Amino acid sequence: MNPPEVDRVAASRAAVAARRARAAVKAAIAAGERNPLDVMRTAFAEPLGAEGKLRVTEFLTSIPAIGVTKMHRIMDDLGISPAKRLGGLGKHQRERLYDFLYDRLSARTPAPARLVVLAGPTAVGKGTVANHIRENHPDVLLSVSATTRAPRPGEVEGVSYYFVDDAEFDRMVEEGELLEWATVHNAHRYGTPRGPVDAALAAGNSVLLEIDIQGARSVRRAMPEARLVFLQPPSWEELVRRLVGRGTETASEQARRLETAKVELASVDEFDFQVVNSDVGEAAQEVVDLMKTRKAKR
Ligand SMILES: Nc1ncnc2c1ncn2[C@@H]1O[C@H](COP(=O)(O)OP(=O)(O)OP(=O)(O)O)[C@@H](O)[C@H]1O
Ligand SMILES: Nc1nc2c(ncn2[C@@H]2O[C@H](COP(=O)(O)O)[C@@H](O)[C@H]2O)c(=O)[nH]1
Repeated sequence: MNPPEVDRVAASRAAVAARRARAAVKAAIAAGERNPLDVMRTAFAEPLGAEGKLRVTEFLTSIPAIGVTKMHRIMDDLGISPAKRLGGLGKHQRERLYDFLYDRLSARTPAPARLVVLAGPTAVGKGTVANHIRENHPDVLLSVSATTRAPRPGEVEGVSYYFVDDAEFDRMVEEGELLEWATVHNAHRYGTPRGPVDAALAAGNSVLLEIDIQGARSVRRAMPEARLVFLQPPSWEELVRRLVGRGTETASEQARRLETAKVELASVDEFDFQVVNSDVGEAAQEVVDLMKTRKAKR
């Protein structure tokens, strides 16, 4: 090899080694083995090290529950260009990013919850987020409710709901089989069977209830250790779009649900956490992170 060729080979080896080192830092953050704040401190102390050379975009997306959509929102809010590397941030950008992560990580350190209630206004995407969790986190029990409403096309008995008539629902209430129940949208009754929830919790498993806001309040009274999550729409217009786009309600039923939604949105302060459902996968991950399941830690 002549000298320029030797230089090229050496440079390419160095580039591969640097890429590997950055990938190792990202993997350690994603696995929860390295605290992102420590990574930032190292990056600022050694701007040319693996941490310093990490792009802010890849640094943020390696943090659990920050996906691409949320990362772009954070970068915009903090006024950081996507081309920036951690080591190349200006003083004010560093401070903004550090403070943002400090607040976010401190808010995320409460004790793990075994019982999480996911509530929110109609069509915000509770069912969609819950289904995503069912498909991707089989270690979380998704409670199957009983309801007096008729099945919609595609809904499966025992998976979507237990579809029961009024007499059977009365019996379940009278015999104390329901952890909570409510008449939702002034139309049908829905309730959470107590048995499977108690059994899963007793076995040390995590349980998710996807129920309405009245139900969330009842669960809080019955089981104060439950953690209540309010799923927010990105905007009111998007909520209306989702309800209309779903096309499962008549125009008058949609109007009724939107009236209820206005009242429900005002109850957000009663909840322990808010999650904005802009992206289904990211919202689902945020909910699962509260449970600190094995999968969430990954
Ligand atoms: N992040 C998202 N982005 C775009 N569309 C979404 C998102 N999440 C859910 N949707 C869509 O919004 C509509 C309403 O979702 P879903 O039925 O899950 O809402 P819900 O909160 O369970 O409603 P309800 O309380 O009325 O049963 C569906 O068509 C779904 O595909
Ligand atoms: N209080 C409860 N609310 C429940 C339960 N299961 C579902 N729901 C809520 O009902 C509405 C309407 O659901 P849909 O499937 O008819 O669109 C929605 O807000 C659900 O979250 C329950 O067991 N208890």
